[in-house]
This record gives sequence, C-alpha cells and structure tokens, in this order.
Amino acid sequence: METCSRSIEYCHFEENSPFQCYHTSESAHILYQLSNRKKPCSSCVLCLVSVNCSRQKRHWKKSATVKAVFALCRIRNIGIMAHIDAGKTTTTERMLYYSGYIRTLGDVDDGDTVTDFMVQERERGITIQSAAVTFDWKDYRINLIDTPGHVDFTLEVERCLRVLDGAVAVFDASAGVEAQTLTVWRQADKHQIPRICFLNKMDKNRASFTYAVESIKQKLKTKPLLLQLPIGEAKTFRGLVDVVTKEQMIWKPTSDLDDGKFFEQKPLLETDDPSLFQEVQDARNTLIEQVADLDDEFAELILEEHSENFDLIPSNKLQSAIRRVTLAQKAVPVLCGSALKNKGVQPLLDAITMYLPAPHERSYEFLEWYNNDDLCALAFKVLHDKCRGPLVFIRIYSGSLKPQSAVYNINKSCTERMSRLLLPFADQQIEIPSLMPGNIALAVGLKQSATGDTLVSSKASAVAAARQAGRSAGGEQRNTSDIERLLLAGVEVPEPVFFCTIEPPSMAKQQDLDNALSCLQREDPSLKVKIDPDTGQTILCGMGELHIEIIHDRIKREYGIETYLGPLQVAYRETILNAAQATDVLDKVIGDKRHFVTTELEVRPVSGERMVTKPIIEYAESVIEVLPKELQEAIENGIMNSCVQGPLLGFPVQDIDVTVQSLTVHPDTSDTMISACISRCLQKALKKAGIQILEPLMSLEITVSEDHLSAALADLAQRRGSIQEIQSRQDNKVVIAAVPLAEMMGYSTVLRSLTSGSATFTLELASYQALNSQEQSALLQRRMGLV
Ligand SMILES: Nc1nc2c(ncn2[C@@H]2O[C@H](COP(=O)(O)OP(=O)(O)OP(=O)(O)O)[C@@H](O)[C@H]2O)c(=O)[nH]1
Repeated sequence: METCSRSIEYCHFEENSPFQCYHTSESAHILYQLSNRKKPCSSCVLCLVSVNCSRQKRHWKKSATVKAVFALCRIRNIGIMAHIDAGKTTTTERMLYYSGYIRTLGDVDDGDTVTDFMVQERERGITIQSAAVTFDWKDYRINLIDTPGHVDFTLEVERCLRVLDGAVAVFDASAGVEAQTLTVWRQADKHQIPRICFLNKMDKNRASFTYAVESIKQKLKTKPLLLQLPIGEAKTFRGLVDVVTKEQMIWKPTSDLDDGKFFEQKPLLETDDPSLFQEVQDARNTLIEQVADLDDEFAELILEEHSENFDLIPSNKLQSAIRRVTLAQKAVPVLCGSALKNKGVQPLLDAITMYLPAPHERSYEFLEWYNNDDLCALAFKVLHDKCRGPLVFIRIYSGSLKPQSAVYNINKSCTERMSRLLLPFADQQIEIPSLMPGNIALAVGLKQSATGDTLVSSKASAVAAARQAGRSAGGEQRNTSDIERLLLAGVEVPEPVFFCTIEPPSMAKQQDLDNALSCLQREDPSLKVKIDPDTGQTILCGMGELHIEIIHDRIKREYGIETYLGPLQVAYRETILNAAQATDVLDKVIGDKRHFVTTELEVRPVSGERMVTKPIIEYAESVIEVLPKELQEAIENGIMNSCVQGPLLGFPVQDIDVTVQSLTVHPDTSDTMISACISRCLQKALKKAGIQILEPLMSLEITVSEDHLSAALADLAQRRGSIQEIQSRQDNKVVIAAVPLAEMMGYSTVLRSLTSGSATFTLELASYQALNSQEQSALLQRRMGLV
C-alpha cells in the first residue's frame, strides 16, 4: 500500500486494482473505474472525501466521512420491500445507525425516522415515497432504497426495482407472506432480482420462525435457505445462530442504552444448549444438501473432499456456493431478527454484502450496444426541491457522469445539462465530483428528464447504439423498435381507478395549481391530470383513496394552495356488446384547400382472459395495399383518440378490434382532418355496437381476529363482495374476496369501527367486470344527476 501524494484527504494505492486515480479539481479527487476495458495502472482503492452534514444535527453525525468511489465489486444497490408495516423503515433506520450515519435511533411511531422524511409519512407512520440512502458497511457501499408497502404506491416500488441489483424482502414473522409481499415478490421476479428474506418482528407474541418459513415456501414457491436459527421466540427471543459458521450471536443490554450495537458472538458448543446444537447441526446438513443440489461446483467439492463429514466443509466454500445460488435465483437465503428490539440487523447487513450481487454481476443486454466510455443511465425518480428545482435520481450503467456535463435524453429527444451531482443521504445530499457505473446519485439542473427516461452521452451515441441494437437483432436498418429497445425497459404505469375534480380557491391560483400538478406528475407517473372537455374542470386521477388524499395534502403543504376536491369517483371502462359498422364523410374547404375523407369502419368485441386496453387495429386488404405509411399514423391517432372517451359516459374504451374497411382521401387533406373523420366514424360505430360499462373489481384481503370475522363478512355481503377463501393465519382469519371498487369508499373507517381497529386489509385491482343492466342504468342516472 502506498499513499497518493496529491490527495486532499487520503487515498490508498494497491497493485493490480482496476482503478486509476484522477485529480480533477482543487477540492476533490476521484477514482475512475476502468471496468476491465482500459489498462489498469497503479490504482486507488479507497478515496475519502470529508463531508459536513450540518442539517438535522441531532440525528446525523456531525462530520460523516463519505468515501467518494468504491470498487464495483464493493457496491450493493439494494431495495427493501415488503407488505405494509412489516418493518422496512425500522430496519433501514437500524442499518443507518449501525453503519454510523446517524447517532440516535429514529422510530416510526415517534415520526422521526430518516427515510420517512415527508411530513405525511411521519404523521401517518407509512412510507409513501421511496427514499434512497447511501451508507457504507465494512468497506462496502450500500445504496439502499426503502420502498412503500401500501398498494396505492406499487408503481413507486416497481420504478425502484428496475435500478436495483438485489433486494431484502422483510416479513412480519407473526404473519408470514402477506398480500402485498406477493405483489412485490412478483415484481422482483419480473426484474430478475436476487433476494434475501428477513423475518422481522421475532419478538412479537405470535412470532413463529417455522410458520413464516413454511409460508415463504408455499406462497412464494421458492426454496428458502435457512442461514440462521432464532434463539428463543417472541418474548424470549434474544439472538441467532449462524447455521453456516455455527456461531451464536446474543444481544444483551450492556447499559441503559439498549441499542443492540454490541452483541456477543462465539461458537455454539454442545454444552451451551444440546438441543439447539443438534438443531443447528441438522439445519447445516440440510443447507449443505440443498445447496449441493442447486450448485454443481459445490456438489463436486462435497463428493471429492467432504462426502464423509459435512462438518469439515469450510464455511467460506459454503458461503460462496450460497452466493452463486442466490445470484442465479435458484433459492433465497432466510435470516431473522427484530429491528425494533435491535437484534439481527448487523448480520443482515453482512448477508447483503456477502450474498447479493454487485452491479457488474448483473447482466444487461443493452450494455453491448454502447461503446466502453459511452454513458448509459436511467432516471428512475424525480423529486422537486424548492431551492434547487427538480432533483433526478440516476442509476448509471456505463460511462461516467460529471457535474456541468451535457447528456442526451432519448425519451425526450433533447440534450440537457446537469449542474451538480449529489449522493443521496435520505433528505440530505452530499456533492460528489463524478459518478461511476453501478452507482446511484442525484442530478441537479436537468429540466426535462422525468421518471423512466434513458440518458446517454449524445445523440450520436444514441444513434450508434440503436444501429448496434438493430445489428444484434439481425436487422440492417435502424427502426423504431431498436430505439425503443434503447429505452431501458419502461415502467408500466397502471391505469388509475379513482378520480375527482380539483379546484383552486380562486381563478388567480389556477396557474399555481397547474404548476404544482405538473411537478407532482413528473415525480409520480401514476398520477394523471386531465381537463374535463365539457366543464373545463381539472380532474385528478389516482391509484386509490390514499393516493389522492396524499396528493391533496402535498399541494397544500408543499405548494401552499388550499384546493377543493370533488367527490371521489370510480374510473369505469366502456366496451362493446356486438360487432357494428359505420361510415363517415368529411368534406371541408379551409383556405384554398379541400379536405375530403370518406371511411368505413367495423368494430368487434375482443374476448379473452386478459383485458386489451388499446384497440387492436386492422385493415381490409384493399386498404392496406394502397395505404401510404404517413396516412396509417393519422388513422391510428384518430382511433386512439376516439377510444380515450367512450360514447356513453366518456370512460376509456377497451377490448375492441377496429378494422378499416375502406378509406378515400383527397390529396390536399391534412392528417388532422383524417384523424378527425376516423375518430367521429368510430364513435358512431361504437354507439351502434351497444355500450357495456365495466367496473373495476378489486381483490380484497382482510386479516381479522376470529371475534370480528362475522361482522366483517356481513359488511362484505352488503358491498356486493364475493368471498373466495377464508384462511387461518396464526390466531387470525384471512378473508380473500372480490369486491367492486365502487363499494369500497371509506372502507378503512368502517372496518376499523367494526373490528375495534384490529383488522387490516389490502385492496388491489384484479380485473374489470360488466355491470348488469340495472346497475348500468342506475349509474347512468346518477351521472346525469337524475338521482
Ligand atoms: N414488535 C415489533 N414491531 C416492529 C418491529 N419492526 C417494526 N415494528 C413496528 O411495526 C410498525 C411498522 O414499522 P415500519 O418500519 O414503519 O414498517 P414499514 O414496513 O416501513 O411500513 P410502510 O412503510 O408503511 O410500509 C411500527 O409500529 C414499528 O414500530 C419489530 O421488529 N418488532
């Protein structure tokens, strides 16, 4: 080891490390990651930049030393995900405390945690926005994202999962797998994210390690690898045994401050507790067999060297095999603890560094399309800061980013300049001189970039990458799909299910409200804002009652506008009952040009398991043979526009097939006129086909004690609910039902009073179902103000 003479703080050099030291400014030096593509020179491994965190002095270390850049293999981009209230925020808070970034432990119930920093989060004790926190643990850089558990904020979870390399799924050990865990687990499957399970709340009365593990096996259909066994359960829970090393970890209060920082770690001996010793021995053998079944390299090692005695298998060999199995997503390590009682979080941090992947261990097909130095980054979240404007969270995959540099936004087709780069420490940010692949940071100064946008070095590099993408797909030519592939897998924004009007206190405030809504939309793509074409009113569309309530609250607190919300309404859909045809003629002279279109369209209902939100567009052979490409776009725009507002109640039209049977267009006709004619013709055809209103059907899961079960069921019967299953979960009953969303307004208050606050529920969109004719005419009358 030698020390770099030009470093401001200090900087170690190590032979053959893939880093090079650069001195870019007076105040800081950075390390440049060479990612095997450039020649290694004498290299920096660690670079420390001293940072002062002046805000939140009570909470934060006065001067936290933050390493500017880490070796790629020592970075972990990790998410914490779970069902609401499983303890994600509490666990994150402990991680920050043990890693030394906060001096006192915050508590969700006292509203003083670091990651739940929005006023609404602190008041309600829930996570709404995902918060990115960067901290270091034993020479590893952990970029951790605490995600919301409430279904109304599922999109927020999805958005974050895309930039993560690994995740910790937190469970309430007394409840096992709950509804929202299943949702986020499926999301993580979709993004192929290796995971670790943490069975939290082992101190709770009904906590059961065995029950929780069984429910992971059954409901998540995964293979749990038990890396720890609890010592005691519920009130007697006091520590863990590491199954791999057979070491016990016991947390004992050392002083008045029972913060769990210090714990006793020593080998578990047979004399300590013979039955626990045997249990651990058995668990280790089972673990070895499980891993050997899933990993050939480990199986070979056992067969060749240790088939006689598993005890002699070195822990590090077993750990490496567990790591390989976890990265390949063949199984999931399971750990346990109690974040609230400060037990088990340090071993969880060790497991994150040991078993979850570094950025370079994940494979991204799109990286092949970029040259080595070319920037490829994803904007995955936008926050609005009153002083600094929009702050864009960026995950960088290749190339590097520096303050004051220009980037090309592929989604927006524009070049933007960022002014500064910041490391996110919950609501505090620390300025950094550059950003290397695998890292997450905040960019200041990007005016256009929104959640989900792909950023590259320049337009030329986007075009070159598109060409490369086209070549690897086997095509010669660059086409739209190549460009689309360059956009790093878009987040699917679910359609909102609720809407209501929103009005400013006076017309003078309308502009301010519009600004606030556009900022909030850039942050949250699941929030939709529309203008009612008949009344001119602004309409707010969201994912649930809580979502709209939070938006309303934020407009008041963050933008100082007291708005009025109209009654919350359900976002229905329209579809057609039969096939029908319609014709239309548009003949208009504007200036010296004659716009002339005649068309005939046929609509047919599409049936199937899955709903088809966008219309399927087809052309009769006689049309497609002579149809120029430019006209096709105008036709499709007309069809899409028409489907946004159905002819009966103005709700989006779904599950339809539209065939263009004939089309005649005068040469001078503009595209707008073609779209208008097609749109009008389609409305006619839809009306003729008979409109069916569809309502959102929700999947409801209520966890309720046996005493209150009948009250909850009786209430459900009045809400047109159909009970699908009643399961037992420890001492509770879990009711799974399907209920129309229209019947669920204010449900949380009703359920609370029916069950004395003991029941919890989750509500998730399952499908859309047809209203019967009585319900449909009642709805029509209500909408027309007749009842
Ligand atoms: N008994 C017990 N309670 C815990 C534990 N961890 C968290 N809690 C409590 O569980 C509740 C929820 O904790 P949070 O950390 O906010 O859970 P969360 O998963 O972040 O919740 P959302 O962000 O709303 O999804 C709080 O009342 C915590 O005090 C634990 O280990 N044991």
